[in-house]
Amino acid sequence: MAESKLQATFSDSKSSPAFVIKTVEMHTGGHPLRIITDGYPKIEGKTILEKRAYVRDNLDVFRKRLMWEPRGHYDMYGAMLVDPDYKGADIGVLFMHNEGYSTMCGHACIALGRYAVDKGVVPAKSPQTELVIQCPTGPVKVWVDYQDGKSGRVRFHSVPAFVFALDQEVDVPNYGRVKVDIAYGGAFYAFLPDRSLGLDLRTAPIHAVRNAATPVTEAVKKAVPLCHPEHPDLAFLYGTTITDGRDEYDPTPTANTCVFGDASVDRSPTGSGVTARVAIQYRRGQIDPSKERQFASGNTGSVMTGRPVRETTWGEFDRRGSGGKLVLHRNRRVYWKGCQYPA
Ligand SMILES: O=C(O)[C@H]1NCC[C@@H]1O
Repeated sequence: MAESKLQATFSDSKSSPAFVIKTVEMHTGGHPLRIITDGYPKIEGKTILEKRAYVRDNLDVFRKRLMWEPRGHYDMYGAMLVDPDYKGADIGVLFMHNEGYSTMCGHACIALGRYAVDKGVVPAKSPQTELVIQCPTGPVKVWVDYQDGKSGRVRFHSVPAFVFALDQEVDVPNYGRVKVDIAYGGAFYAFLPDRSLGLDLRTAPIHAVRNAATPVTEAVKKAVPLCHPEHPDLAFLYGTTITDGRDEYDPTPTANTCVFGDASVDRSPTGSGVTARVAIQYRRGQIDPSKERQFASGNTGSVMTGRPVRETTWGEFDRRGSGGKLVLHRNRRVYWKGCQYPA
């Protein structure tokens, strides 16, 4: 992770005087994180999802100024610190990118963990500092190694991840009928192996990966209505991850490249995508809590590790009409109120 500072001054036609926005620039595994620390107009809303809706509906010009050229670039990524409404949270965050506002971001949680420790947002403790970041998807617990006054490796436990659909067939213009898995790791992704699209992730230029993943995302969005156990604002397809297809457990890294938002390509292995991919591998019996798997970015080669932690429940649902909780167990399908679960 590297850090630098940007102070951007701008005004838009509706607002004067000019706004001075302060940011801290970091990256995780090569993917940028522009942390907005000061200068944003007041954000209304009680809950984090209300705040997310407020910035989307009222302050989108600021996202464009901070993410797009000339201050940003096509694959820029942002995190805006907000007051959390979750009781146990140390900080709240809204995520933004080239097209809108994400619900979860692993690479950002990793950078924010170090940011919070290095800037004294939370008191640093050796050998590890623990904090809770409230993301739009929910609270994410983060641990930051801290030794001799320096922050180091970061790990996090995300919200419950679950498989939405396995082997879902979709028709993709120019590629024909392909099978995708759909899973949630704080955001919904479609996954498919490179060979389904006639690619080899090891050699394909990044623009080919971007161009292949984008019509898959569009096709899945059209064909598969998604639903989320907690809130409809969390039920949308964030992107498509193309993998090297090496899902069976192996000590060497499996590669994946995530294309999200408006065809933005992640330079990191994608924390929320890795979380969703672990849920798929768990469901297929390819990984268990005793195994840690390495996931490499097909874009830069940077590596994150992931493993399932435990089975859990989330939200109210109807299991074949019987009512109860969403059960995120390996061998059970989940059904919840008002949702057509396709798998
Ligand atoms: O690591 C992640 O989860 C994110 N990186 C960019 C796209 C995802 O939000």
